[in-house]
Amino acid sequence: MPNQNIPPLKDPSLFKQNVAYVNGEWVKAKSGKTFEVQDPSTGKLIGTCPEFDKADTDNAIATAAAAFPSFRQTTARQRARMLHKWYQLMMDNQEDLAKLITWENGKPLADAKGEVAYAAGFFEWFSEEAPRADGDTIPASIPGNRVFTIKEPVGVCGLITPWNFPAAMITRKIGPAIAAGCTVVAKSPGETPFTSLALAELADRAGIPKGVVNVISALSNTAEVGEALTSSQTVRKVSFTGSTAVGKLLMKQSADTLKKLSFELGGNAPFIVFDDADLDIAVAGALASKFRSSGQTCVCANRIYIQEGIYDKFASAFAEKVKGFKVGGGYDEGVTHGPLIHDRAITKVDAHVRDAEKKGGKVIVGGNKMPKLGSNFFEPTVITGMNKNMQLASEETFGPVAGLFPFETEKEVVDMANSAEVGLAGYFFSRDLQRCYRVAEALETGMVGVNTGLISDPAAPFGGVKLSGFGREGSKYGMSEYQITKMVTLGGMGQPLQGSWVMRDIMYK
Ligand SMILES: NC(=O)c1ccc[n+]([C@@H]2O[C@H](COP(=O)([O-])OP(=O)(O)OC[C@H]3O[C@@H](n4cnc5c(N)ncnc54)[C@H](O)[C@@H]3O)[C@@H](O)[C@H]2O)c1
Ligand SMILES: O=CCCC(=O)O
Repeated sequence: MPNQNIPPLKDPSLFKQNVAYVNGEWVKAKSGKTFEVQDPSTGKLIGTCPEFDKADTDNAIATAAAAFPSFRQTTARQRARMLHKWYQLMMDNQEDLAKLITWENGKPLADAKGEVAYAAGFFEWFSEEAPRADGDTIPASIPGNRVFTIKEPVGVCGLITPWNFPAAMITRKIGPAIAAGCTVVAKSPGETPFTSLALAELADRAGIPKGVVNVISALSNTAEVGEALTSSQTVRKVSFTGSTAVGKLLMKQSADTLKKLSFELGGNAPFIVFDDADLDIAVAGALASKFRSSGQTCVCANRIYIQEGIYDKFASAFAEKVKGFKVGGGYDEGVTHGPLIHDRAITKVDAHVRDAEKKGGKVIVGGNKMPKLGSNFFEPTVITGMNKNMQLASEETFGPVAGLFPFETEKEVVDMANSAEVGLAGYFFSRDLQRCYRVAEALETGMVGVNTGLISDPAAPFGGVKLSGFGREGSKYGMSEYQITKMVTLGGMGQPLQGSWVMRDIMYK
C-alpha cells in the first residue's frame, strides 16, 4: 500500500470540506446530506462534500441568473483582467492544487503540476480572447440597409465535467464562459470535487463577482442534478465532458428547452505507425499518448496499429520502455504511473486483457492487477497479436493497456481506424509528406496528431465528430460556444425603396 499521507498544503484554506460555492458563499446542501470521497491509491477517506439535489441546484441556477444582467455589462477588458488574475493565482498555488489533484485523482505529482499549468492556461488564453470578441460588418443585399453582428453571452451555463482532469476540464469550460460574459453553475465530478472547490476559492480571491461562478457537488444525486441543469429554461447552454452514454441522455433532456450544447464525449483513438516512421519518435509518441494519466484520457491511443515491416522492432522497443515504468502512489518518489480511479475501471481493463488473451493475443508486459499496491492498481500492459474481434478493438479501454494490431496497407488501416462509432483523436507516424496530408484528411476524427502523441493545448481546438460529440474547446473557436451572434440590420441609409414591397423586387434592385 503506498504511503499516501497528503503532504501539508502551504495554504490549507484551499481544502474545502462539506461545502459548495454558491453566490460567493460556502454553503451546505439544504438536506444536510453529504457523500464521501476516497483516495484512489489507498481507499482512505479524503473528506465529505454536500449532496446537492434539485432544489439546491435550482437555487444555484437562480443565483447565476441574478448575477447575469450585471456581469454581461462588464467590459471584455474587465473580464480579461479577472481571468488573468485567476490564472496567476492558480500558478501561484500550483503546488497545492497539484497535491489536491494527486490526492483525489491519483496521478503522480509531477503530472498533476503539469495539469495545473495546462488548466491555468485556459484562463490565460481566454483572458486574451475576451477583448477580441469582434463582430462583422456585412455588405447588405438590400439597398439602404447596413448589416452588422455583435457577439453576446448566451446566458447561464450548466457545466458538467469528469474526474480524469479535475482542474483542466472545468477551466476549459469556465474560461470561455467568463470571457464571453456568461455566468455558470458547474457540477464537479463526484470522484474529484476538491480541486474544483479550491478553484472556486481562487475565483473569490480573483474578484469574480458573487454568483458568476457557482460550483456544486453531488454523487448519488448526480442524475437529478443533471436533469435540473438540462431541463431548466433559465440555463441556456450546457457543456458536458464525459461518456457518450451520458451525453446522449443529457441531449434528450435538453431537447424541450432547445439549449445550446457542447459535448466532449468518449474516444477510441487509432494510433498508426507506418513502416516509414521514425521508430524512436513513434515509440515516444505511443508511450505519451497511451499511458498519460494511466490511460485515462479521452484522447489516449486505444487501438495501436503497426505496419508489418516495423511491427517487431516497434513492439520490442515499446515494451522495453513500458517495463521501466514505476507504478505507485502519486506522492511517492520516482512513481511514473498512479492508480486507476476506481474498481469499475480495473474490472474493465482486466476484462479487455483476458478477452485479448482468450482470442490469441500475447501479453508481453504486465497484464495483471497489483493487489499488493491496492485494489485500484493495474500493471502497464503491452499485448501483441491483436485482432479486430477483440473487445479492445471496438471499446475504449480507459486504462494502461496497449494492444498492438498489425496491418499491411494504408487503405486497410484507414478503414479500420474509421470503423469506430466515435471520432475524437487519431494519431499517425510517417516521414512521407504526401501520406501525412492524405491520412490526416482521411481520418474521421476531430483531431489528428501527426508524428506526435501529445496534442492538448489551450491554443488548439479540442473536440470530436461522430459519437464523440460536437463543439470545440480552447482556441479561438472555444468562445463562440458561449456566445450568440446577433445580427442587426439598420435601414433608411440610402434612397427610399421604390415600387412594390415584394421581396424579389427589393433584393435585386
Ligand atoms: N472528450 C473529452 O474531452 C473527454 C474528456 C474526459 C473524459 N471523456 C470521456 O468520459 C468517459 C470517462 O468518464 P466517466 O466514466 O466518469 O464518464 P461519465 O459520463 O460517467 O461521467 C462524467 C461526468 O458526468 C457526470 N454524470 C454522470 N451521469 C450523469 C447524469 N445522468 N447527469 C448529469 N451528469 C452525469 C459524472 O458525475 C461526471 O461528473 C470516457 O468515455 C471518456 O472518453 C471525454
Ligand atoms: O480526457 C480528456 C481531455 C484530455 C486533454 O485535454 O488532453
